[in-house]
Amino acid sequence: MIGRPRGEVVTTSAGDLIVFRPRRFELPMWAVVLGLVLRWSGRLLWWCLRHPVATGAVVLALWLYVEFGWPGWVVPLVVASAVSAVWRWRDESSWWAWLAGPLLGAFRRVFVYRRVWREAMTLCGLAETFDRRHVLPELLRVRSDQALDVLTVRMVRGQTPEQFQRVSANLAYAFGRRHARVYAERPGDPPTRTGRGAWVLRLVDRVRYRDRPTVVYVALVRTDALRTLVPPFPVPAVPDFTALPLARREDLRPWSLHLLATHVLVGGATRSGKGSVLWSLVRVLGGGVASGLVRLWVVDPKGGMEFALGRPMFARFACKSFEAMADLLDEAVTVLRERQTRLAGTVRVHTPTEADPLVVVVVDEMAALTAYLQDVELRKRIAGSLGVLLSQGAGVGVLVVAALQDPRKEVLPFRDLFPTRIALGLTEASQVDMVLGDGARNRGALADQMPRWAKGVGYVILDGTPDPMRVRFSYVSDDDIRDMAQRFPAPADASDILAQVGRETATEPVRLPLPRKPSGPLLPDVLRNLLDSDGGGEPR
Ligand SMILES: Nc1ncnc2c1ncn2[C@@H]1O[C@H](COP(=O)(O)OP(=O)(O)OP(=O)(O)O)[C@@H](O)[C@H]1O
Repeated sequence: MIGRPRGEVVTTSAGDLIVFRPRRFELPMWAVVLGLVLRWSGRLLWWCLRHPVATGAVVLALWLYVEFGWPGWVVPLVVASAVSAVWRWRDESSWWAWLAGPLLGAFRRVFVYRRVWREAMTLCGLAETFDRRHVLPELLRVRSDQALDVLTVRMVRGQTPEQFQRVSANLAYAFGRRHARVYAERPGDPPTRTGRGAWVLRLVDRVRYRDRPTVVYVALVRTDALRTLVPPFPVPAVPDFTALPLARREDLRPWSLHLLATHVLVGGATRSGKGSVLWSLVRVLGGGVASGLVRLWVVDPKGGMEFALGRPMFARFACKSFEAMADLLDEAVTVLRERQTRLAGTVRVHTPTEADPLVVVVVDEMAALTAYLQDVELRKRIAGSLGVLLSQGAGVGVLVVAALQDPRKEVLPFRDLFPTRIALGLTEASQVDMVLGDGARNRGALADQMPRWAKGVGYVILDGTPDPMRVRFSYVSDDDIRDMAQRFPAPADASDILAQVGRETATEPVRLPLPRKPSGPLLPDVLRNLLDSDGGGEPR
């Protein structure tokens, strides 16, 4: 067999083994080179079509160089830098949104994420195998801002956002960061558009913010904006109860609490900064406190250690005797009942006014009232009042804002009655779900892994999405509190809200009885006569 001309089909046998050697075609060198050139040109063309901006920039740069030489590059660069600097100086947020963010994102996409994408996806367990091929999630886009990189990732067919959420910590470390959060929907709300061209922008937003079930958004914290102290927010003259700014978000924007028709639970281990959440809230309500739009009823079972400094702002304050605390809660229930009677049939949700203010019952360390109180009778009384306030108070403007260290059901049986929850640093992983709801820790709320410096840092659940967000609450110092107490004292008659209970005049609406058809006797005549007859057997 050896020495036969090549290019023929040759068979040979060795015992019963038959070997087929396929015919080999030998292409001339020029055809190989031409094929390669065509292939790479096709790829380049496809890339140019997919990246029109980059292609346009390169073409423009080449044209400028050919036409004007080096000055053709230097002059536009200097002009662009000057324009950019002025833009940033005048309006930094739009500069980030429209110029720096997209440019930085494109740069980091190529030089940071694409470089390690395959390795990161495989080692985080997000690569799949199909048809003996390795299939990876696809990195579609990177958008950067001052603090975050938001990666838009197309999932492999069959994957869900939960799979990404489960490995969010791995993803963060895979890309050399400490924190990552995974969102099933595009983070952030569409901006409100006003003015002439608003309808066009609204159409664009409809496309940008459309529901895309095939993609997932991974936000990686590049610069931890929460490492530095958050100064107290300015106090608005009239608080907007739908957006009370209390904290700073990871993307440096303020996080605002929606306080209308909701109760708020703050869970956090000792010294985690629960006080700063409560004081941040008291502070932004200051304007309303002074004008009489808000009444703060404060219960401080720690003997006034936390709240006594702000006493002038509070319409009611109980800190020493548990009896007084139980009375305060009972009175809140009385206000609630009065409002229910007055507003029934008129409105479904109470709107705070100066004549009919929002009552916010602030309870620090709630477990002291619900679990650790020795007096069983008093504990039951308090539990009864709290149960009524939490289940019926939101709609009539009697709200409860409570802080506690231990979120177990035995300690706080009404945990589920708080629609808004905030988790600061906690001691156990299981407590995170107890405070924020099932699955919150899996979705990235690692409140049990707070570093020691992270006082006042916590996780909140954003309105309308199940995804947790990391925020840092403003730090209100003792001096700030003294200043607030001086500037925003409650009106002299603030504690007198119960006087309005005297206004209660309406009685329960009475339902008129409907005329009934006379019904026939149910007992047979013989028995009826027997029952109706007195001793002598005469019918009555
Ligand atoms: N937002 C914040 N920023 C920076 N430091 C804070 C912040 N909040 C609290 N701290 C600091 O953390 C420490 C504990 O705060 P704080 O007393 O509010 O915690 P706490 O959870 O209310 O504690 P406790 O359970 O004992 O009531 C304090 O030294 C305070 O200065």
